[in-house]
Amino acid sequence: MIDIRNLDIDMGRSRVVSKLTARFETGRLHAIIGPNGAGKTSLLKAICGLLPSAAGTIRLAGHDLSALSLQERARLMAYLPQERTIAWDLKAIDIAALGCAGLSAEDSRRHAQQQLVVMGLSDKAENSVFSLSGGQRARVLLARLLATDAKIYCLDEPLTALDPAWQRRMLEVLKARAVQGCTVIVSIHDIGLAAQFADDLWVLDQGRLVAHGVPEVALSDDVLRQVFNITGMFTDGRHLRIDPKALPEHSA
Ligand SMILES: Nc1ncnc2c1ncn2[C@@H]1O[C@H](COP(=O)(O)OP(=O)(O)OP(=O)(O)O)[C@@H](O)[C@H]1O
Repeated sequence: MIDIRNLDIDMGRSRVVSKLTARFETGRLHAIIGPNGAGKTSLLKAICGLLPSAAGTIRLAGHDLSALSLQERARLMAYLPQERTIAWDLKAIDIAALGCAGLSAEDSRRHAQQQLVVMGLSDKAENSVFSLSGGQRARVLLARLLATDAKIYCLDEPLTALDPAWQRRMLEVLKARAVQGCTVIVSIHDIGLAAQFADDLWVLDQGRLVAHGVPEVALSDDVLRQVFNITGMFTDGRHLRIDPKALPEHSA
């Protein structure tokens, strides 16, 4: 569980997250949504201890983030940054195995291979990563993330570069991790997919938490209109049907 109280985050002279209080429960898939520049990445970085907070507290699994050593944090959590840079042209399996700290070479290879299977890359394990497509490379990095077996996962736009089937499959995989007892937070731009797969939505706008709850509650008519500048409605289940006509700019 992640417990955040009155969090402020500054970037230079600007406050990019203000007075944010949130509790991300274990066992649920949480999606942070909001327009460009809303503060999603800043919040995820702060949770991972990669961005200092100007005020407030962040507790991870009962521990104050600031009291955890780098090693303790690394054992507890896994982070997928928004920028996906792969510096070296290693084999896919060697990249995935970077997530397996503490295992013997043989176990780490076996574990990495299992995660490549989950990500549909079993036949690409021995391929150099630079020879893979953009979406396949993205899936190698997701395999590395899964290989950590962390208790907390923070993923910044994990669906980037994935085709529609893999976007859904990835959200199912993350949901399964949550059900197994992990805390999983993703930032995501596709609010339709977020509504369909996430247990809880957290809506950020200009650094403030403006709504949260199950998708039908968090994505009220007002939020759709005022935050996202669109209209839409929930049909059966959690299917959000978005009106194809965008609202005129600043119509809210
Ligand atoms: N390095 C930086 N220096 C100064 N301001 C920054 C920096 N990085 C981000 N910001 C500002 O912080 C605010 C929040 O940015 P952030 O990246 O957290 O938003 P986001 O919700 O993740 O956006 P997006 O959906 O576009 O990825 C924005 O106004 C942005 O301009």
